[in-house]
Amino acid sequence: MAAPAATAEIKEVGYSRNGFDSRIDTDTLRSLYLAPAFVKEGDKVDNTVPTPHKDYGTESTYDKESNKIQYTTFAKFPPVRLLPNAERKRILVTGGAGFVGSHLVDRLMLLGHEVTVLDNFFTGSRTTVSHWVGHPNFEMARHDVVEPFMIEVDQIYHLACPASPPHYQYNAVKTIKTSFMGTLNMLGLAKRTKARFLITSTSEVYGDPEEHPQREDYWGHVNCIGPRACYDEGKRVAETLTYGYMRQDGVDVRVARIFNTFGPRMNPYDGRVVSNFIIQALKGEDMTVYGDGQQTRSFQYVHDLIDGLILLMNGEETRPVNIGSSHEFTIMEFAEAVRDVVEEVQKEYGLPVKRVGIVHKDMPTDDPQRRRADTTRAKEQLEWQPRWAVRQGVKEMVLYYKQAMDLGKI
Ligand SMILES: O=c1ccn([C@@H]2O[C@H](COP(=O)(O)OP(=O)(O)O[C@H]3OC[C@@H](O)[C@H](O)[C@H]3O)[C@@H](O)[C@H]2O)c(=O)[nH]1
Repeated sequence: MAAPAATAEIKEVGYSRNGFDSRIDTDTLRSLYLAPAFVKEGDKVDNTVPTPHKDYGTESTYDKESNKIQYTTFAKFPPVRLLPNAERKRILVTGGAGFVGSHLVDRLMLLGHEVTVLDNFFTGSRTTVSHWVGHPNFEMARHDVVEPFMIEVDQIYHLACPASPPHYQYNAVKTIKTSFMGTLNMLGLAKRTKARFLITSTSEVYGDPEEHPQREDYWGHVNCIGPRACYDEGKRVAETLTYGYMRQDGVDVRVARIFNTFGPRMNPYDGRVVSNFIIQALKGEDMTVYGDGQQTRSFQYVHDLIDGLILLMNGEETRPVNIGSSHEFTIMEFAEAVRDVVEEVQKEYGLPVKRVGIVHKDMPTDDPQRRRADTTRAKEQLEWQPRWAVRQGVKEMVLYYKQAMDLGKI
């Protein structure tokens, strides 16, 4: 299936539902991860090497000759909504310096809440949220969730856990410990503070599914002794713990099952398919398709995911909810779609275009053959559905990596 054609420009993310208004204009968000040189205004395209954002956060200047990078910090922060005390929530985000976490933090900060980030920086990076460091509504602690953490909060978004297959398999025992102990500690905190608790579970709880597409009431097909089990079973037991605390202690819980997600700030060496393909294509290297590429996935852009998480947290649905796209690609089709977008960006920005090849590598053990989110529950209960076409999201991610390359960060 060909990549869907780009749809109309998306000017706003978020929703106003259940008394919680999470709407933000897309340009404001974009200014937190894309340099102005890559934000196209009408037909005007700036082909020069991008300058980092001049207003907020940390500016970095890279000198190719000396291979030195200089950081300058700014005391000016992105403007945030001024909320009355009664509406301003104290929100803890574990894994808040990670790929998904940092976008959630941006959104919650812009909306005017008080945000505390916990991260051990194993796979997260301080640079993803550095534009908030020093803001009166923002706090960040280097902390591993396998140890208890005491704080007074109203909401907990529990994201902390490596999510890319090579990363989570690198130290399998640590991954399952993070899922189990981390979730136990955060649920204990939710119980003590009476905070609402949201865990980001995963489509991997369905394993290599025998039912397609995957609905939330499908119990899954997981190899409990395979190399992916540390993550799959870790998240499954984390869900079990979550509902244990709900039934036994009355903790107010929300469970999001996240399907494949991509976007800016995904670590370029994360090892997942979208970052691998874009980096390979930008560098003019062959794209690596594992196996014959006939396995399928559905990919959602990170802003859609954040919309779903915020709606779930502030809605009434306590059952697990799939958050993902229902547009299914084979990996081979996806490789071709990414290659097209990279070439399109290269042409648009006057960069040399080189058509890269596609090479096949071994299929990882237990790699799920088919995966597509059934999002009926999210549509019905949260009134949520993805707004971003894959092509629009991939384009932003290409620009983000291109900018990082020009700045010597990749
Ligand atoms: O370079 C690559 C990388 C990956 N792939 C393939 O692309 C598909 C997607 O692989 P990814 O590593 O991106 O992600 P997976 O779908 O295997 O796992 C993901 O699932 C859902 C999330 O919760 C997790 O972030 C992650 O575990 C797989 O079939 C994989 O074999 C390639 O063909 N080439």
